[in-house]
Amino acid sequence: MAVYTPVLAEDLSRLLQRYDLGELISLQGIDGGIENTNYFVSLNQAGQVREYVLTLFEELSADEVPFFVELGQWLAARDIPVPYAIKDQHGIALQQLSGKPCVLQPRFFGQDLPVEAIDVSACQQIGEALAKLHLAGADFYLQRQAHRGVFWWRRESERVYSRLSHEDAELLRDEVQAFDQLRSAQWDLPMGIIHGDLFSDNALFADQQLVAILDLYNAATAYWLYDLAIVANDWCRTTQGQIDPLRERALIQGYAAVRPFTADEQRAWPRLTRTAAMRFWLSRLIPWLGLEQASRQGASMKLKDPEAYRQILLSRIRTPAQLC
Ligand SMILES: Nc1ncnc2c1ncn2[C@@H]1O[C@H](COP(=O)(O)OP(=O)(O)O)[C@@H](O)[C@H]1O
Ligand SMILES: N[C@@H](CCOP(=O)(O)O)C(=O)O
Repeated sequence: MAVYTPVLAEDLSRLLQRYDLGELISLQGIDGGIENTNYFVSLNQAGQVREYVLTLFEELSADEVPFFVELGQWLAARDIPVPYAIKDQHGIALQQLSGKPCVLQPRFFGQDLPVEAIDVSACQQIGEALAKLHLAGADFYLQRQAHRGVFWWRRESERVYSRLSHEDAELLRDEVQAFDQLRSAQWDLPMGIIHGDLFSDNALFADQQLVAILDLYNAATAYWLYDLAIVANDWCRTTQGQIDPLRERALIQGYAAVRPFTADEQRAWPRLTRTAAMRFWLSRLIPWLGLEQASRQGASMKLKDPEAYRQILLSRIRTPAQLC
C-alpha cells in the first residue's frame, strides 16, 4: 500500500479542530498513490457522514505546494471538477501533519476506467474536459516550470544513454533534440496551465460520465497541445502499443469543440505526440534502471513498464499523428 507517512487519528482529530467540519469517524489509507500519501477521511457533522481526502505531500516541499493549492482552488471555482484544499476557520488551506505538508479536500465518488473500458465516449469527454481546464487556467496568476519538462529530460537523458542499446540511445537523443528545434521555431503554440499527467487513472467516472480530474501535481506552464498529447498517448493506446484512431479522433474532436486549434498546432501535433511519449518513456526508465531520483522514494515506488512508452513512441514515428 502506498501510504508512506502514517497519520495518527489523534493527530488528525487535533488538526480537524481548526475546521468546522465535524468529528473524525474513520481514516483509511488509499492504495495507488505514487507521489503522495492519501487517506479517505469520514467525518460526522451533526449526524451526517461527510467524506474527504487527506493528502500528505511526499515529494513536494512546503515551498512548492502553494502553487498547487492555489491552482486547485482556482480551477474548482471555475467549475472544473478537481479536488481543492479546503480552508480552515482562519482561511488557511495548507496544513502540516506528521512532519509533511498536507491538505484536506472534498472526496469525489467514481472509479477510474479499466483500460478495456476506455471508449470513444470517454475520450470525447476527457478531451472536452481538458480544453475546459486549459481555458479555466488561462489567466491563472502563477506560473510553474514543469519538474519533468524540457530541462529535466535534457539532463536526465544524459544519465541513461550509457545504459541503453545504441539504437534506443539514438532514439531518445533524437526526440530530445527535436523538441528543442520545435521550441526554437517559435510557432503559434498557445501555452498556459497544463495538467501534465492526465492518464486515465487520474480521472473518475460514474455512470459513464466523467466526474473528477485528480492529481494536479504535475501541473505546470507549458504548451496546451503537449498536454493533449499526453492524454492521447494514454487514453487512445491499445494493449499492443498502437494508437486507436477512433478514440484519438473522439478525443481531438471533444477538445476542439471547446478550443479550436491554431494552424501551427496542426503542424506541431505529430512532434508533440512523440515528445509526450519520450517524456514518460524516460520517467519510467529511470527507476526501472535503478537510478537515483531526487526526492523520490525509489524503493517503495511502483515500477511502471518503460517499454510500453517506447512502443508508443515507435508507433508515433511509424504513423505520424494527425490533428484534423
Ligand atoms: N479527491 C479525491 N476524491 C476521490 N478519490 C481520490 C481523491 N484524491 C485522491 N483520490 C484517490 O487516491 C488515488 C491517488 O491519488 P493521486 O492524487 O493520484 O496520488 P498520487 O499523485 O500519489 O498518485 C486516486 O487514484 C484516487 O483513487
Ligand atoms: N502517469 C505516469 C506516472 C506519473 O508520472 P511521474 O513522472 O510524475 O512519475 C506514468 O504512468 O508513467
